[in-house]
Amino acid sequence: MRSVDAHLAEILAAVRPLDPVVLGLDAALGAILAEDVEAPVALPPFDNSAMDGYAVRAADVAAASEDQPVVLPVTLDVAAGDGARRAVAAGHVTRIMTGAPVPEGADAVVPVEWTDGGVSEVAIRRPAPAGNAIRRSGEDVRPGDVVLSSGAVLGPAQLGIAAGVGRSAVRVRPRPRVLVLSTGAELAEPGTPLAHGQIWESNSFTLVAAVRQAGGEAVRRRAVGDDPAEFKDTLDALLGEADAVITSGGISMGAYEPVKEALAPLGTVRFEKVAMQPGMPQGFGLLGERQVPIFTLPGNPVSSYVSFVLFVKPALAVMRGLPAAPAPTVTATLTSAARSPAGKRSFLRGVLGTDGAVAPVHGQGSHQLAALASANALIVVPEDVTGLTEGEAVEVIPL
Ligand SMILES: Nc1nc2c(c(=O)[nH]1)N[C@H]1C(S)=C(S)[C@@H](COP(=O)(O)OP(=O)(O)OC[C@H]3O[C@@H](n4cnc5c(N)ncnc54)[C@H](O)[C@@H]3O)O[C@H]1N2
Ligand code: MOO
Repeated sequence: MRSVDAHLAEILAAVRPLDPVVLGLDAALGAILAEDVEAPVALPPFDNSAMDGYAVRAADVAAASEDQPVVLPVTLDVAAGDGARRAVAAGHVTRIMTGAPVPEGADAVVPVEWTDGGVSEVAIRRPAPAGNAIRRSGEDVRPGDVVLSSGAVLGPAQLGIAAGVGRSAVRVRPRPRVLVLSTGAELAEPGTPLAHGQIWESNSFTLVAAVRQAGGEAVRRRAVGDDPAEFKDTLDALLGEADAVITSGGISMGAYEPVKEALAPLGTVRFEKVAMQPGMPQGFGLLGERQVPIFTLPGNPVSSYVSFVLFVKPALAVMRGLPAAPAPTVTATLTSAARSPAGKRSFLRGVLGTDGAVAPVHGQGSHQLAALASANALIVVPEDVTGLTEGEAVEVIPL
């Protein structure tokens, strides 16, 4: 049997980052930047007010106090967006709004709360030091600054700064488009009645959600039956739209294994046993001229999700332009004893608490969907360990 590490290494060596494309900011959430984004101008582009109030010369209001307010004429009114270049003379003040350009001559802003709010003249009850409530041009970004470097993950704030420096589109590695195809004649679509011998199809929903969480775009196709020709036709018809394919089911030792039967003859997809529990039967290969990676995951629901976490998610990260790395782990303390088969790396489902303790959930079978849903972590038990005792330190993969 192959080791988990060898299987992952083969996958990570085979997948490539997707070619960069230019995407509008609306479409770029989660994409990885493939260029440096530079600011063409300073941010803020001009000195502006941080508060609603009055732009003054600090010297003119230095003597202001609650008992003896300084009363000055209001000769200008500047709203945010005011495009005129204005100036204010000594002894005069400008009513100013947050974000409005500070007129030339003014060197401080007095918040409206320190005044009587006058419109033609204003009584100012507190002095404002020079620079008060003024946001200086360039104090966020200087012209030419690289505000985002190639390789940055575009989250909400990163899209914000891209827009903030005037960009409507960015060059990125796109989110991989992943085709999720489940197989099995026993699978009924959720929402339809269940005949004897059938179960509701669940893997594709888990895998589609997992792809999205991993920064990909998923296309889900209704389960295909146990006919290898039907499976191959469906795959061929949809491959052109996909950057990667995930299948579930149909790869083990049974009489009806459509995925294995359809793909094994191509010679480009390898099926093998990986020394892990759950998720022993695995397949991986590259399809067609575009060398589209295909992950043929086992059908048992826990097995397919664990396989996704261990193998597909790191591969999608590489396709997105992120560094190749196995699923990250944290160290936790086991709250009860656990067993594991010899010679296989186990991934027990567990609940990881904020206190750093992890408890294996009840129901460790690879078909036990509800137990999986109650877990938030995988407890990693090395190949050479068959028993863990309460209080032991273990490595855990948070889900
Ligand atoms: N003789 C052997 N039998 C099995 C072996 C073996 O080594 N020798 N391995 C077992 C292991 S381990 C696994 S895992 C499964 C993997 O089998 P397949 O990948 O071929 O999957 P199926 O047989 O199609 O399905 C397995 C199981 O999962 C259910 N399933 C499948 N697809 C879905 C879906 N989309 N949603 C919900 N549930 C699904 C299916 O009904 C089966 O119960 O093989 C073992 N057998
Ligand atoms: O390895 Mo299978 O994935 O146990 O259920």
